[in-house]
Amino acid sequence: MSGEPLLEARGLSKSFGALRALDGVNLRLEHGGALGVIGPNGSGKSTMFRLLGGLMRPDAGQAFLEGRPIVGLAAWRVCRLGLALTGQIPQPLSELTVRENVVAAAVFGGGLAMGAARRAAEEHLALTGLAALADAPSGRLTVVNRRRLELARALATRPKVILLDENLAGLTPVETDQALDLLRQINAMGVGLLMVEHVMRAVLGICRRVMVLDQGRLIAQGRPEEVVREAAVIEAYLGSDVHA
Ligand SMILES: Nc1ncnc2c1ncn2[C@@H]1O[C@H](COP(=O)(O)OP(=O)(O)OP(=O)(O)O)[C@@H](O)[C@H]1O
Repeated sequence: MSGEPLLEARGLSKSFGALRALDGVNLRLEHGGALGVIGPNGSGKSTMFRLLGGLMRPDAGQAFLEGRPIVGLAAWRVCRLGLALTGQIPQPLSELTVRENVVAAAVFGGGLAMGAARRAAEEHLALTGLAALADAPSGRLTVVNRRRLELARALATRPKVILLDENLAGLTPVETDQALDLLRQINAMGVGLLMVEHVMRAVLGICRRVMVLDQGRLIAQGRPEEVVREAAVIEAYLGSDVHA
């Protein structure tokens, strides 16, 4: 393992016309870490993920995966280097089965040959609780199983870090608890997690550090239980459901 952080960004900025969606944001995630990204609607969270995942180019700033510059690389190349973006790695191919989707992610995202991809897929299906649904068409999955499939597909790309964009949205409390257990397990396997999440219980339950964006700016960062008490954060969230 190198001495570099797992993922680092410096001065990431992106405007859409006159709107500064992201304004000079820095980020640092250590190997095996779990970093939460919170902020009101429209604060730039998804934009930051898209920039990191190679889906958009920043106007300014740099990003590094284990010290390697990733800005300007195509999304598939960033994925091959070890950064998986859930929800953004090509959407599940609904006409394929659950298993075929995971195998495809292992081949195209993980660079595995077919035999190895099949073996890896079985492991990831078991880990995510999808083994019994392996032959089901993925287009007919319930929300929770769709989320599990996103994780299985991300894992199949052999990631060093997974960027989770609201992976827990719309789940019941029981499903959320199960998903949190799974994410903790994945994190304990050494995979770093960077998660945008509105469900604060999830952020507090997994992330040892959290960063807060507001109108494209990083307004606070630190331990989650401390950050949510900071005045600027409460102000940014006034009228919002930060304590839900
Ligand atoms: N492709 C785009 N073209 C124009 N404006 C955009 C584009 N993408 C995002 N924006 C704007 O940039 C700002 C930041 O959006 P972004 O989706 O990053 O916020 P967010 O924090 O992820 O919000 P949410 O919590 O609602 O998902 C918003 O004002 C949004 O309308």
